[in-house]
Amino acid sequence: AAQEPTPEAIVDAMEKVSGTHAGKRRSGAKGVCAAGEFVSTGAGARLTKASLLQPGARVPVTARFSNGGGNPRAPDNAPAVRGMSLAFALPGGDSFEMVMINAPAFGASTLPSFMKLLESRAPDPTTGQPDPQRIAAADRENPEWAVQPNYLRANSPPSSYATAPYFSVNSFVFQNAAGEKRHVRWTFEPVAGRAVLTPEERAARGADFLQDELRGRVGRAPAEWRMMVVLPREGDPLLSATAIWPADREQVEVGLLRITSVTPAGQPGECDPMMFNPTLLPAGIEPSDDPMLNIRAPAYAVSLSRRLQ
Ligand code: HEM
Repeated sequence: AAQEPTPEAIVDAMEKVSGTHAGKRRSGAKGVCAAGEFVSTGAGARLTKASLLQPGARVPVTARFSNGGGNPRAPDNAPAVRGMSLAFALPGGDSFEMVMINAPAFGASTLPSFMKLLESRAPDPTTGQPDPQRIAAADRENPEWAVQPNYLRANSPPSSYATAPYFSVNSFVFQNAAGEKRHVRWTFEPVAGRAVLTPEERAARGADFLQDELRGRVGRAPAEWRMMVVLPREGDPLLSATAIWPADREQVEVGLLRITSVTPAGQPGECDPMMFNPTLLPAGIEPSDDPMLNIRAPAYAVSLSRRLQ
């Protein structure tokens, strides 16, 4: 079997694309910390015994909103990835973290494919710039890479972190009290509605507005999302991070996220030194066998150790 790339090799490849920026995450480098709470509807209890989704659960949350990639100055007015990470302060030593993006697909579905994607985007050593011809040739050989950028071009950039939906992308396995297991994904739907910038707004609002917009918005009222658990139908791909499930799949509204504070500009945030781990899961939820899910925590740990050095 072909050698799978190591987490170190993957983070090396990410650094070649974006450079290294002291103290910054190797992806989601530009971001802001926030906090709030999650209130369960109780409707998730038939799907999982996870304490967060039982009736009456009300749990404090540490959050981070970010822009995809390793560039700490990534422009807010371009149709690219936005992220929302959540760490739930569950009672009793239980843990649950979520690391989501505003697209239902990732850039690639296997590690070798993701490595090739990163390598094709690295600057050419002679010009210092990415090579458009090399990128176009690699794109032609890897049609799955088009799924995420096509989605983002059609559905972004959001006019606010609070008007973007956020997707688990990877599937997870829920287990309920009766022992029944099923694969699910989840989506956080903005209560404010999905809203994107018009071409005029993209020019007018510039490259750096999302963090202040969120501060102003949350200063007036909490920013809210409904957490929807999405159930697949027979035959839906469960282990591919580039396979978007059809929009008509059954959704169960399991809770409400309310963001009530955002770290002021220029101040260090509680989430800055944290690592959000998408496979830190509570009893009642397990990772699926999606290879793109299971490489994430090891790669995030490499990034964490490099940025804290
Ligand atoms: C091969 C798969 C992936 C690799 C190697 C990877 C790699 C990374 C790395 C190295 C970081 C920086 C972590 C840190 O320093 O704390 C990161 C952050 C992040 N990743 Fe991934 N990632 C992968 C897949 C995904 C997927 C599928 C999603 C979407 C659901 C995602 C969303 C994010 C977000 C939102 C952040 C920012 C986290 C934060 O706010 O702290 N990643 N990723």
